[in-house]
Amino acid sequence: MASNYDLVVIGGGTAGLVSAAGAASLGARVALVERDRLGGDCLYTGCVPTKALVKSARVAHLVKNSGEYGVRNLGYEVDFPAVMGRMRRVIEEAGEHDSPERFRKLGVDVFLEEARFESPYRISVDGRFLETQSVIVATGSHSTTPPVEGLEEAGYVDHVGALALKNLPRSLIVVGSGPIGSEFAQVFARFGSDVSLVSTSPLPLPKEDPEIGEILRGVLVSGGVEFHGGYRAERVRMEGGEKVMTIINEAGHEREVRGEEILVAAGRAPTAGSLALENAGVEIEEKGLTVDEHLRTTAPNVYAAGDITGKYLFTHVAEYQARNALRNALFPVKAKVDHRVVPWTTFTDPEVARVGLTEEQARREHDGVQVFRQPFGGVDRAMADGETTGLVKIVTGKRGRILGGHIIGPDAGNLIHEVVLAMQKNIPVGTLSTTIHVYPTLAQANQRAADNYYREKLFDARNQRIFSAFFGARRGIYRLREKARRWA
Ligand SMILES: Cc1cc2nc3c(=O)[nH]c(=O)nc-3n(C[C@H](O)[C@H](O)[C@H](O)COP(=O)(O)OP(=O)(O)OC[C@H]3O[C@@H](n4cnc5c(N)ncnc54)[C@H](O)[C@@H]3O)c2cc1C
Ligand SMILES: NC(=O)c1ccc[n+]([C@@H]2O[C@H](COP(=O)([O-])OP(=O)(O)OC[C@H]3O[C@@H](n4cnc5c(N)ncnc54)[C@H](O)[C@@H]3O)[C@@H](O)[C@H]2O)c1
Repeated sequence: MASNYDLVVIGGGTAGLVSAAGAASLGARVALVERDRLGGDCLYTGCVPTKALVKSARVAHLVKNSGEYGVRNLGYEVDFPAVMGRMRRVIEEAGEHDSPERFRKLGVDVFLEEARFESPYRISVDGRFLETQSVIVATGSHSTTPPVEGLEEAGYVDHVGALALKNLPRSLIVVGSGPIGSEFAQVFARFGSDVSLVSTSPLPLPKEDPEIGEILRGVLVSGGVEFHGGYRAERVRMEGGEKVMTIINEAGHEREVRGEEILVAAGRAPTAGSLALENAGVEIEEKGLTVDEHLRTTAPNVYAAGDITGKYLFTHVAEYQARNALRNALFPVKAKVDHRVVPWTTFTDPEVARVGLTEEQARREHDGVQVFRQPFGGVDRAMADGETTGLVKIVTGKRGRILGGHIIGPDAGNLIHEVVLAMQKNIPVGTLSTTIHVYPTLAQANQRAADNYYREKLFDARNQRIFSAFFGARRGIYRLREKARRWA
């Protein structure tokens, strides 16, 4: 049977859009099937709206603390509906690139329906059938809700619901202190809500280096967030119009937290329920589709990209994987995905950025591990900006090979890229030190951290003995020369 399409892409989020546009630009015949709106989680309910809120919250914070900069303010007010209005305008503006018309102009057949596998080569879309040589599944992920007694009855929101709130809750219980919970907790606290952040992990951002998590905990708490680390949400009841949550730690100790609203941000699961994967022989695990190093699923012509793979749930990874998946889906020579150097950033204030291994992971996996730190408190630009909280931490292996970079501090999401490039190109940490950095910039924190490499290497006790012998000899030669000059 003749194939109608070279490629059918299911899901029109970042991974799907990049796959479809890339394949069409190579001249392939492509169909893109999206059941909602092109743009996906990142555009409508993820990165874009949350970063718009992070900015509004930062402005509120700066205005509140403007006195520190010698700027007197005569009071301020957060207009929550106006904040949310701005957020929606940002989504609209960013979404212009993702319109179905634009993709149709690129040569992609766009179907705004739900897709379902009939076989690995046949996809049904609202009663029609698309025959295809290859498929890329890019259906993303959704939030999960932990089993908490009384939660359904009391009512709660996830990130989607939180972004649709009409009024600022006076008080908010946030369950989960991963990136979603931590970003929202700080944003709502800065808007003026009383925020309780409840998390089974002892520190916020449990996947990060604990040294970084500890600094973020301090920042959140000093910003008014009540942090209950090591506590699990156990049950919820209503009391006088308020939601009362009982939380419990490992020792069985219980506490109560109260809120007008509850935001659950306790993890994600792959979105695959409606795909009828069994018809295509595509296997799924708890975190995502089973894929090999070419992003090929258990069906030989079906590939996957983005959150549905369950690996690194970030927009930039969705884009990277989509580029690989489309190449592998269309051509016989397969490219391997390389997840060795994957950076990410949580957009709290200060930001938390990471690439590679934590110190603990590095010590487990490598010999000769060294750690070089530079607190922002010692960086002139951070002092001038009044933003000295945080540090750069670079983890290296033998011969200064960079194994990981961790930054909590102003603009960390941008600063990490110097470390990312160094890791990607196997540039040793010493090169960060010997590269000229502009003064006064925050990027000097990277250089200063790297300077410690030479400081430790050059200025150890043995080298100091050698250097002092050398200088002693040099002084002796100088004295002899002086004597000889006087006699002459
Ligand atoms: C609150 C929040 C903040 C975030 N912030 C950041 C950030 O700052 N930086 C970052 O890198 N990442 C961030 N992320 C993660 C990022 O949003 C995701 O990694 C990214 O959106 C994944 O893209 P995707 O294409 O895999 O999936 P999605 O964007 O979820 O797209 C999947 C699409 O598939 C569609 N679909 C599902 N099933 C079907 C079907 N059967 N038929 C047709 N269509 C279907 C869905 O409607 C959806 O449009 C954030 C996530 C959240 C929730
Ligand atoms: N800036 C970004 O790049 C960004 C922002 C948001 C989300 N994301 C992506 O989305 C993913 C999901 O984020 P997330 O924050 O939902 O999940 P997560 O898996 O990263 O964190 C879940 C948190 O919930 C806690 N938890 C789980 N069950 C609980 C319970 N019963 N009671 C109390 N706490 C509980 C865990 O201890 C943890 O702190 C992230 O890992 C990231 O990949 C990225």
